[in-house]
Amino acid sequence: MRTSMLRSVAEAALRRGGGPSSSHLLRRCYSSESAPERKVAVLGAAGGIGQPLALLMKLNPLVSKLALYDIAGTPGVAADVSHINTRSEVAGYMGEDQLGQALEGSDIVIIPAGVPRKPGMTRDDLFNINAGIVKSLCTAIAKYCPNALVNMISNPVNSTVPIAAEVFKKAGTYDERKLFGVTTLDVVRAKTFYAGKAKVPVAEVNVPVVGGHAGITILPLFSQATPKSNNLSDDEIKALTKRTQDGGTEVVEAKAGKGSATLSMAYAGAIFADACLKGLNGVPDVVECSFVQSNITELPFFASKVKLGKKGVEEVLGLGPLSDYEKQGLESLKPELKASIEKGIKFASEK
Ligand SMILES: NC(=O)C1=CN([C@@H]2O[C@H](COP(=O)(O)OP(=O)(O)OC[C@H]3O[C@@H](n4cnc5c(N)ncnc54)[C@H](O)[C@@H]3O)[C@@H](O)[C@H]2O)C=CC1
Ligand SMILES: O=C([O-])CC(=O)C(=O)O
Repeated sequence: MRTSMLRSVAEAALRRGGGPSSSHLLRRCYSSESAPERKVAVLGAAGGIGQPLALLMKLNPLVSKLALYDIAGTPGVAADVSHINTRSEVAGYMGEDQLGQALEGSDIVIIPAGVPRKPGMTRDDLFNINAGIVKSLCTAIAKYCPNALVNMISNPVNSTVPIAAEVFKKAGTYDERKLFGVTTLDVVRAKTFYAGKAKVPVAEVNVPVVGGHAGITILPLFSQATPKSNNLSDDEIKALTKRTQDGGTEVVEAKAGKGSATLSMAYAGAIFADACLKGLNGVPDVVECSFVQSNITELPFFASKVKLGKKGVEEVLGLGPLSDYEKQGLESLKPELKASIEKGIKFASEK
């Protein structure tokens, strides 16, 4: 049977309440070579994250066009990646006068543009430089591809996402379903660290991580981790929480002045973009944690599990039951996260 026909059969079965087999079939249809045309743009594509992310997006069969944009260095990266014999056509764009072309027609824009931390810095110390970069890139997104999903990687994510939202609001293009702060690396770390401690197979592990993306605003919910482990003490849970919160700093210190996480971030960014693509393509039940506009707490933006669909966020899922330790963590993170969100909004609305 042709893929399009298979897809209709699977979609119809799913509408009738079809079980896992129809859902599995639909996933297969949308993973095949006949997946719809999708253009992905990476802004900051010649950087530490941008290059491996460009590679991983080139390997994704759901991408048909890959636009690699940076202020310098993209012709080389694009020529290199373009020789890989996978589906997508690759083009490099360099300098502001090529930004419009890079963005036009994009379904997803991934933004790892901006400066990374050095030892001793917080993510908020990057605000002064990165806020302006994100603002100008988002102004261009509003002009050239206002309907694209935006995956914000540039730090401080707790402020850059509110900045993007304000820019889009001013331009009249804001759709809260299409703006995502990428917090997948927190989930990737929580899974790895939990699997190591709980001695469970890492490939089977799931751990939601909520809140934001800086220090104590990163709140892993190990009480909801699966497979369940009954042999972790309270102290071990605390240590796992702290290690997840400090994961970025662990890498910054190990790199000793040469930047922050790039390879694990590219992996995490590729996982999240793939989930967005699947959602756009109608694959059912795609759920990832992300920092989005939210009303599950009193804060206007918050990371939690999000169901992804054809228009971006389909549903922001609730926090579920929290342990007392997690409830405490949730209350402690709110003032810092609120201040970072407000700082972003103020920056974008003043200038
Ligand atoms: N959300 C997350 O979990 C993570 C976020 N990050 C953040 O990602 C950002 C990038 O990190 P790296 O790739 O390591 O830095 P990098 O310095 O290696 O690369 C950044 C790239 O952005 C480019 N760039 C600067 N201004 C630009 C502009 N106006 N337009 C387009 N490109 C521009 C630079 O030319 C450079 O190629 C940092 O802000 C870092 O803190 C890093 C790791 C994890
Ligand atoms: O720590 C940093 O500066 C980069 C980052 O966001 C992370 O690795 O989680």
